[in-house]
Amino acid sequence: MIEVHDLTKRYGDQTAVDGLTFTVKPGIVTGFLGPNGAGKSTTMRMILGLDRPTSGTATVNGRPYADHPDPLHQAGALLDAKSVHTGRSAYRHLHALAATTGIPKSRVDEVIDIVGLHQVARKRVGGFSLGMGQRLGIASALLGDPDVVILDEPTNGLDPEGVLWIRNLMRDLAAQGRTVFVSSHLMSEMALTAEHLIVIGKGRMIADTSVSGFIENAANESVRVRSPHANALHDLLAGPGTTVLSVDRGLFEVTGLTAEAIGDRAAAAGIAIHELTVVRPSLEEAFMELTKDAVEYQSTLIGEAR
Ligand SMILES: Nc1ncnc2c1ncn2[C@@H]1O[C@H](COP(=O)(O)OP(=O)(O)OP(=O)(O)O)[C@@H](O)[C@H]1O
Repeated sequence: MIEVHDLTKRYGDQTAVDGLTFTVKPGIVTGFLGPNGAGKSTTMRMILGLDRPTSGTATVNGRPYADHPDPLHQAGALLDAKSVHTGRSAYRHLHALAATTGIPKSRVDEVIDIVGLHQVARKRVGGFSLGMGQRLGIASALLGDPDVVILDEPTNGLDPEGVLWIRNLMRDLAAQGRTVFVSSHLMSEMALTAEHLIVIGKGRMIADTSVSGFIENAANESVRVRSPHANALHDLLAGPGTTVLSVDRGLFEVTGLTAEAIGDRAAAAGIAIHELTVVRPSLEEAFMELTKDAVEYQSTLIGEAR
């Protein structure tokens, strides 16, 4: 379990993490989402004792990470997969890590098997593809058989097979009862992997929600209706609780009425309908809407900039 309480990190006059409080529970995958620069990596580094909080606390299994006598057994992390000595083989890298932390040699073979690197384990890490490097990073994270697994953007730059592999691995780790905390800036990816979401923007909490709750909230659907009798249709549909937005000639976007209700009303009034389409925002659009005030560099439309 990870518990973060009123966690804050300032760099000079910039606040990277601003009073975050949340709990990451065991047995499920928890996604940590936010646009670039939201403060995800900084939060993860503070949880792992790599950055000192300006104020607030972060604990792993009830204690600050650095206070555990057996930290690698408590939490394993993938923060930067490229921070490996490229002249060494994967096997030697893991072996050195195991030897300096009192982990038995047999565990190295186990983690190499878990991440599927046995065929290349004796090859130089310098020649590894991004996906292989990522697998090695995960092998290092799992070396201490940790209760808590923290992964910072583990699918970044991976091909679809690599993404699928990491997704399944995270689910398996959670099913074994571990706490899995994974950051991403892609809502669509997290919707497939995580059960719970913590969404931050500009260092602040935006949402602490189940994925299903987020999806329900996001299902703010509207209906596109096209008719050659635009005025009559508009008058028929407009009313309290309904918004009828004219998108184009004879084309409306209606909220507050179902497609069935619109079709039935038009039929009863004898108004021909040429299109009736339910429009649901994608999860990515819902996420962008949720975090739109918190993106670091917002693009400006040329029309607005003038
Ligand atoms: N060592 C540092 N010194 C100064 N500012 C920093 C430092 N580390 C992070 N920041 C700033 O803190 C903010 C949060 O950065 P962080 O890397 O935690 O965000 P992130 O959500 O992980 O973003 P990304 O998805 O781009 O990795 C950013 O504005 C960043 O520039």
